[in-house]
Amino acid sequence: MNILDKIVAHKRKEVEERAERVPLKQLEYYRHYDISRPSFSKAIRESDTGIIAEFKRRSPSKGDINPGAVAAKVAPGYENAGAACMSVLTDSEFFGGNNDDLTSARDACSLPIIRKEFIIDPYQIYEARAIGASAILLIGAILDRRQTLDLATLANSLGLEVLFEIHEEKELDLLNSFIQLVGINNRNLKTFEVDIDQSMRLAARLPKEMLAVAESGISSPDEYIALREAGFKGFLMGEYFMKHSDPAAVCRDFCETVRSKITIA
Ligand SMILES: O=C(O)c1ccccc1NCC(=O)[C@H](O)[C@H](O)COP(=O)(O)O
Repeated sequence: MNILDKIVAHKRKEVEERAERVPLKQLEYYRHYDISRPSFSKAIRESDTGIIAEFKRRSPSKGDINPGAVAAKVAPGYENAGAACMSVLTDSEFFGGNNDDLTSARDACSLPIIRKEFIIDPYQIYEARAIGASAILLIGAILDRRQTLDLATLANSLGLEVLFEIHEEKELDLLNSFIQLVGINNRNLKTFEVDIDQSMRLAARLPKEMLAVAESGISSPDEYIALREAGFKGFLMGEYFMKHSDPAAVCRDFCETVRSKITIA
């Protein structure tokens, strides 16, 4: 079984267990609460960096990255550094995160936050709304067309935007009008190989009406600039920041460097 299949199998069990503890009916109440959050896509459009700075403690490909990191400290640091948005991995089993990371990041900064999860069930979208996310991730490699449509429609109806992640050109067929952002993941989730050229190759194939996001493996200002020149507006970066004891300081340096390069260009 590859890692993606393992994660999805685990998610099925996790959702079942969670729904036993907190029934869907209870989560649905949040639909009526005014916990509106800033728009994820607007923040990227209006930001000079477009950086989506990620909070992740560990990953299946790298193991421990920053096991003791505290979301409530990192979040305001990312905001002051110049990130447009934040991504919080809420999976515990494989990434060492949890829902409290997202709520504490939400309370500690005003950045829009994407719930970075392996979403396969409506329950997880109601949860994303309840914990204060602005957007959710849907992954093309684990969903079919019907599921993508149903989950994206539900997300929009709850006021959440959708970032749809693809790895291969054929996954573009799954896109629908309830998706606001399309991301190309440079990490092959089955083999863990990272290839920035994956974004370059697929950039021209992306629908113009959706914001294009380059995800994973971005580790130098030159890569960022090349992706920007290829048309990407959002840049999802995790490990490059999180592997340092002060992720926000690295994010600030990165933002300053790319800003100076953008101005010169
Ligand atoms: O990061 C992993 O090892 C991983 C493995 C299997 C599924 C997903 C995985 N990562 C999730 C992500 O997409 C990244 O955290 C995100 O794009 C940031 O990537 P990076 O800048 O390389 O940390």
